[in-house]
Amino acid sequence: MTQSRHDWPSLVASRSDAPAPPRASAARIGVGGPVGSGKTALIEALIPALHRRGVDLAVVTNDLVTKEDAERLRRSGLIAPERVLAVEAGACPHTVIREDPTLNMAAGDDLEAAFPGLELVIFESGGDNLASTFSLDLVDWWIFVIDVAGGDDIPRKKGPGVLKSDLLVVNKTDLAPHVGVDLPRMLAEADAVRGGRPVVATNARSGAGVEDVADAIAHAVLFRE
Ligand SMILES: Nc1nc2c(ncn2[C@@H]2O[C@H](COP(=O)(O)OP(=O)(O)OP(=O)(O)O)[C@@H](O)[C@H]2O)c(=O)[nH]1
Repeated sequence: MTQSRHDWPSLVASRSDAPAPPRASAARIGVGGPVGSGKTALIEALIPALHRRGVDLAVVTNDLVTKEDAERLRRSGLIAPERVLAVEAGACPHTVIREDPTLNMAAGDDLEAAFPGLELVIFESGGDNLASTFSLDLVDWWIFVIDVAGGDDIPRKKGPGVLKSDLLVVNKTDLAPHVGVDLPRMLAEADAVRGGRPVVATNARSGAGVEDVADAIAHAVLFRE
């Protein structure tokens, strides 16, 4: 069953059920997913939601050969521009978030050095396909964003992001009637393949569902008793 904001404890995936040790450094989370699924739009919606929760945060973006997503966030007025760093992934976006995340780890370290008291660094992956996953050397917890317009068969394709992410976000719910997608069925199929890991439906443009995602982040990696 897809989660509502009132059942946030169940949004915290199984790996996060164990109490987190007190941390001296900022929590690090990933936001990955196919090209155009709405990763940047979700981060734009999450920044104010996390600020309202008092979270001191920064963002690292990954683009293939540009800094476009970073420039968009810096221009957004949602976050101080110096709190957004860009990694240029080169030819293979998988590599910098999974096989060799050293560039991203260094960017996270730079942000922590520049902003003492930083609590959260969000790493946005470059636009990619269903196969991308994050190295757990880089992040503590990660979100995979798919979108309704990509087709209601995406959960049935069982890509690693759909299966393994700590939170699956099904974005662009507003488009379902326009693209002939049966949204309740898509969400049910996503639930079915994830073995109890949470799924949240969002419309990153209107903000629907974004509070659920912010709650999930807060309870998974930030506010732990
Ligand atoms: N209708 C609708 N459009 C959305 C939603 N979320 C994002 N978009 C639009 O989808 C397009 C892609 O969104 P982005 O946030 O750039 O997607 P992305 O995953 O960051 O893209 P890449 O970084 O290029 O992979 C933009 O035109 C957004 O305005 C949504 O919930 N509903």
